[in-house]
Amino acid sequence: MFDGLKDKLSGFTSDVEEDVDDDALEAEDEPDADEAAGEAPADEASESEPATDAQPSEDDTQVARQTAETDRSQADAEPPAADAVATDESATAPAAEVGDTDAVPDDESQSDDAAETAADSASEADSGSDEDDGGRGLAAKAKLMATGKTVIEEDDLQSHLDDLELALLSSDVEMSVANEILDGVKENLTGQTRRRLSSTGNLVRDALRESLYDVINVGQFDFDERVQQADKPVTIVFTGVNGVGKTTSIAKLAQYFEERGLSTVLANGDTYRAGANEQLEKHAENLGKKIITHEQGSDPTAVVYDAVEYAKANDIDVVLGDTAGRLHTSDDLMAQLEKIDRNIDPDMTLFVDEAVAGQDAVNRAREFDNAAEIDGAILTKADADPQGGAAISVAHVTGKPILFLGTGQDYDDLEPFDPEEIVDSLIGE
Ligand SMILES: Nc1nc2c(ncn2[C@@H]2O[C@H](COP(=O)(O)OP(=O)(O)OP(=O)(O)O)[C@@H](O)[C@H]2O)c(=O)[nH]1
Repeated sequence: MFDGLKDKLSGFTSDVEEDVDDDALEAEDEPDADEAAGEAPADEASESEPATDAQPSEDDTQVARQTAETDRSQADAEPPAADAVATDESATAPAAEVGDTDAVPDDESQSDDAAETAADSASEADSGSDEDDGGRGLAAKAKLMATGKTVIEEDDLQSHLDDLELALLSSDVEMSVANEILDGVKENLTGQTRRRLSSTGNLVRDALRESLYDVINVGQFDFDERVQQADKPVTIVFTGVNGVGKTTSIAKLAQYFEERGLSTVLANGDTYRAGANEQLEKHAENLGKKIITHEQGSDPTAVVYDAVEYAKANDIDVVLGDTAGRLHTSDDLMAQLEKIDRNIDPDMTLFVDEAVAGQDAVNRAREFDNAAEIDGAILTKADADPQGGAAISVAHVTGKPILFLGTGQDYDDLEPFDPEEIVDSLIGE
């Protein structure tokens, strides 16, 4: 189920992770002027006076900052850069050079950035020495340690977001839903910092997880609880085009309710299509359920009405009423559903479509919801759908939740739709 989409999402997270980690490594391996900060004294110390190696190892940004504080108080008298390294006598030489360069504060604002300025100057004064430390100068490490590293900026992310957009659209995720997901990911990731040793992969996966969950979870309610708590009989009417698994889903739900101790009666309100009675009758027979039918062409409202009366008379908990899947015009469809609404006032109207229809299913969900407001959706044939676009899009587009997934042709192949579980299965826990 949704394996193609899973692969694409996993491609996105690993691409971002790889890119970000590469950037972080590059930043450490090829320090810019900033990152070379303080390496000069450190490296020089280790080369010329090994006995003092221990000193720079403690020489992280904190030390630099403390020193900078000291500098501030001495700023008038001495260049802070010189002071910053003066605590380490092995570093005195580069410090003196530093004093010759732009590290000398002319004013208070320069003094505020003393640690970095010292670092910059040291780097300029002794460029190339960082290579000796396997490319990771102590101060560069210290800087990462002390500040964490801002690893994901919007610009860095954009090409990955473009890839993600393509992945979502090619998986039949509706455009507005894809944009919502992209906005969420961008918002969740941009400016994120990766602490040393924490995983970029988790950061990206969590951002994607949150965004997907937000669009999938729209409108969710506890279906079982609503049915259990409603006055009996509970009437549920099903809409959707023919051939998508509507009749099978009604039968599956009859079994679902039976397993929860609720009795059902089926009603074939699809009086439009020849053979619809026989089809639902077959399911009713298989499941040992009562079915109410009228002859083809009769009023669907009358069929559902009779089923409700039957349920009341026989203490049946739930009425499951099919309706015509396709009429001449959507006006006819709306008129039919409105009449059922007016006369029967069903507790829920559920839209059924097949996950494999992708964008078509999403568009139909929107149309049916416009014609006769739905309360939720059932997506069938999820077992045969590698894309997942409809499963991700329907709730956001209609504002009504997906309540069940059909996952096969057997009566027990019906799974309550759990947004958290779906997102976990798409992204990995
Ligand atoms: N793989 C799979 N097949 C399903 C699922 N749900 C229904 N089907 C199959 O889809 C076909 C159509 O299902 P129906 O229940 O007849 O569809 P319908 O919407 O009632 O169609 P009409 O009766 O023509 O209105 C049948 O062969 C079902 O077995 C599902 O979740 N997974």
